[in-house]
Amino acid sequence: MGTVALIDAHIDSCTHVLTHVCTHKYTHTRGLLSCCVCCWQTILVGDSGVGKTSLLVQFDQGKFIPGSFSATVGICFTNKVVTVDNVKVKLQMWDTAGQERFRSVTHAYYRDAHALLLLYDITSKSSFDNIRAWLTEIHEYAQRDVVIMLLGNKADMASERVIRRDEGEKLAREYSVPFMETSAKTGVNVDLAFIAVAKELKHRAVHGQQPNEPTFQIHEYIESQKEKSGCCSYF
Ligand SMILES: Nc1nc2c(ncn2[C@@H]2O[C@H](COP(=O)(O)OP(=O)(O)OP(=O)(O)O)[C@@H](O)[C@H]2O)c(=O)[nH]1
Repeated sequence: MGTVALIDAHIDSCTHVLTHVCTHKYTHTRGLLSCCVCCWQTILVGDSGVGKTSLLVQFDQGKFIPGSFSATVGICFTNKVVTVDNVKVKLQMWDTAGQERFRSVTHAYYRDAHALLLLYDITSKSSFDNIRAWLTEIHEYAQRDVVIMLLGNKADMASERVIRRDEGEKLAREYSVPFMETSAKTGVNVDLAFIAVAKELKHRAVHGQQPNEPTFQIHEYIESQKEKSGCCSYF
């Protein structure tokens, strides 16, 4: 079966695909009201196996499905409505295949993305080394003002860690993007990653109309909310 046929077949059977597709785009949110449900597209990208699908399922359904790894075919999406500062916003979250053979398909979706969650696996050096190449692609295909967040996933796998947390922080600083470590398995920082993105997008939408409102600082918000290291955490 060719790539396109494979994707069509997968989209037909994909349990994440919902029928309702929101037509309100971030770029059309001038006049945002407190009751307005806006729709922001967030795409998860990164090497195959870093945990994009698992992260999305954890955020959407609050569960982790362990067991055999089944690679995503093409791309599919899940909608979730979250409340940010009393405003309901709809996140349309696109789960992309990390495999190289689907790259040209996923590139086509970058252009409409308002935010990109870029994942690597803290137990995989190659997935970390490839982050620079992912960022090059993002800068080539996505909008210039897209919100990018770097996530070091599988933070629960402390004994197999090969990428230190400070290495992730350093890379994120180099590209001026926010960073956190997450675990799709335990749920650590998963909600925070998506909510921080939603807050940033909502702020941009509202701030466009109210220039006197203080600027939302996504980096500071994340630092204040992160599940900090301690005796029993993974970091
Ligand atoms: N321990 C642990 N395992 C994880 C975590 N996230 C994902 N996994 C496992 O890693 C494997 C790959 O996860 P996926 O979510 O399918 O990875 P993906 O990035 O969507 O992969 P592609 O669809 O090929 O792009 C699966 O066996 C997951 O159970 C995590 O945070 N902790």
